[in-house]
Amino acid sequence: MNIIRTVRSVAFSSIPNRTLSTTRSLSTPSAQYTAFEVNDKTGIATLTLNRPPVNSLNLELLTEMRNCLKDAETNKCKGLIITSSSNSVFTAGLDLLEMYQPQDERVKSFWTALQSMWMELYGSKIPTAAAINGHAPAGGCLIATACEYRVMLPNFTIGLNETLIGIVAPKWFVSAFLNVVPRRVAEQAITQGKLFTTAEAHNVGLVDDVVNTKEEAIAKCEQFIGSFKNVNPYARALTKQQFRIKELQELEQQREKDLQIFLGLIMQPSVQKAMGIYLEGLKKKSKKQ
Ligand SMILES: CCCC/C=C/CC(=O)SCCNC(=O)CCNC(=O)[C@H](O)C(C)(C)COP(=O)(O)OP(=O)(O)OC[C@H]1O[C@@H](n2cnc3c(N)ncnc32)[C@H](O)[C@@H]1OP(=O)(O)O
Repeated sequence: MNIIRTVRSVAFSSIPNRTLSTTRSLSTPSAQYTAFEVNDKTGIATLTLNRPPVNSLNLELLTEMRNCLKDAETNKCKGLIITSSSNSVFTAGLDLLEMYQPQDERVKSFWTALQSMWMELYGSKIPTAAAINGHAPAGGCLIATACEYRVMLPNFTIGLNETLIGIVAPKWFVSAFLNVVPRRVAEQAITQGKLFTTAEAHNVGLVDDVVNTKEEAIAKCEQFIGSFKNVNPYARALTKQQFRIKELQELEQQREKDLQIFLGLIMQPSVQKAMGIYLEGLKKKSKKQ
């Protein structure tokens, strides 16, 4: 198989590269917030989120992610691992600054980019895995649950905490969560805005494995992807599609409606106020540290 090894990426020295001798990456001016590398030996792609301080998902990061996902699939990589360059945050979820007092056109592009990235990830033909090496609230949990396999480092948190910010997790956020967590646990957790600790997440099945280091997490993801070694990729992809087509079609057919619901919700004065208070709280906490 001809695997491309020079794809979108930013080479940044702060990321320890375990397999430096067998991975290749190419810096492109368009990739600001991601590193994308393909391991020559395994054919597995790694997408590293790199938007300090907390990898909050803004329009540009979401667009880059989607481009990387497309590249991985187009170039028939054996699988894709998503991880973070931070030692404490996988991603803090959607960039609240995109939704607080937003510009009309920008916020529409932002939500559309989120829909596109999620559909690309959730519907990816290749095996996908999340090495969750830090906190993964809200949009972070959305990315993790869109993957087929999740491994997490101890003492972090993950979950859909939208209600605590005064916003509502859309149906497609919830349906991916429901794929991995029993309905009753999901309903209770999402209405409460619960963030599970790593141990709790493992206990309810929100994450598949827990390991102590990022290297171990990547190795676990590689092991998961490797488990398809003897499976026909075409048969695998179609089988995966059977499990996921309903949510994908639903969102595809209702993209505009979903956008309007989102805009209608976040533009409510009470929601803007709640978001402002939440952001203020985050900033105060950050200054104290
Ligand atoms: C229909 C509507 C549906 C909308 C759906 C939305 C889904 C979402 O994803 S909403 C976003 C939800 N995310 C959160 O609630 C997470 C908030 N962040 C945190 O809890 C913490 O930052 C953290 C646990 C992830 C990390 O803690 P840490 O101590 O390392 O960092 P901080 O000091 O808290 O933050 C540093 C810096 O970053 C800013 N920030 C944090 N999260 C966000 C964010 N999601 N968007 C924008 N900015 C964020 C924080 O304010 C600090 O900024 P300053 O350095 O300027 O003070």
